[in-house]
Amino acid sequence: MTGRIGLDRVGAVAVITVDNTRIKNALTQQMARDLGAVCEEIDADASIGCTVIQGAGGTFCSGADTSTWAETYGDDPLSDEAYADTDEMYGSFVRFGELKAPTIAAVRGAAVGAGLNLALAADLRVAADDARLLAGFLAAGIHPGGGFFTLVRRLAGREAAATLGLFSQEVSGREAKGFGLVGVCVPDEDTEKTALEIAQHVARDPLVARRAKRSFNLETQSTPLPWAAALEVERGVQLWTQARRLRHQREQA
Ligand SMILES: C/C=C/C(=O)SCCNC(=O)CCNC(=O)[C@H](O)C(C)(C)COP(=O)(O)OP(=O)(O)OC[C@H]1O[C@@H](n2cnc3c(N)ncnc32)[C@H](O)[C@@H]1OP(=O)(O)O
Repeated sequence: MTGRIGLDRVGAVAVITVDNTRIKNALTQQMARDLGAVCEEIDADASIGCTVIQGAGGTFCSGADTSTWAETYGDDPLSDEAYADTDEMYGSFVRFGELKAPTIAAVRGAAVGAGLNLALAADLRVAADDARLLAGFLAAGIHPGGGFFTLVRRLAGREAAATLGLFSQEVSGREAKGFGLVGVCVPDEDTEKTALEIAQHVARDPLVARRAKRSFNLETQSTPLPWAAALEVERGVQLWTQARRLRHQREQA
């Protein structure tokens, strides 16, 4: 069995590396399980204030490892095992999306199918200008999965969901930035460095980063909150962090 999920620390930043370079970082079931496990590890460490996910060798991720499908499910593609494996694969992305601290996907090369889903599960995408974002499901003869339409629509609207999911158009990192699916666009060789710099910035105070992500989720994962309601949600936490900052300043004076 090839492929691994790497976990490294750079100061207060956790760096997850999807590493299965022979097949463009396609994800095996074991890698999906390992992704879930490293997320548990990251959440348990309160000193981590941001997580970057990246691919090894200049590719982000080519989706699920389809090379084993025929052998594993050939006799019964609707088996309990097939259902469970799909749940496990996408479940690990949901787990990644639920990380308590903010997350950044550093996208170089291809992000295809479930690999694009994984990039979309992050809070921010830093992509290479020439990164290749492609749903790829229809080309592989399967229906989009893992909440693909929901994720794209939430991030970039209906037109983007249609372009990528319904019409399977491949878009570059630069094009995706144009319609809001990608937050930051840089030359290929700067992608991971830029993602790490942004991560280090947000991770300077892990506790504040984690609390900010909770409010961010409340706002962005539900139907839009009326502005006044958002003020209600954020007021208490913001006051608390202001008080905490003042306390630190007093302690240092
Ligand atoms: C539940 C989840 C569902 C899904 O995720 S459905 C979508 C599944 N993904 C795909 O269908 C993507 C298929 N791959 C590609 O389109 C291309 O690859 C890329 C755009 C990612 C990269 O293209 P290039 O740079 O030209 O590389 P290359 O020569 O096509 O690939 C190198 C080797 O990697 C294997 N490979 C690529 N993607 C996968 C994959 N997803 N699962 C298993 N193997 C994969 C290839 O076959 C080949 O192998 P060899 O050198 O033996 O010919």
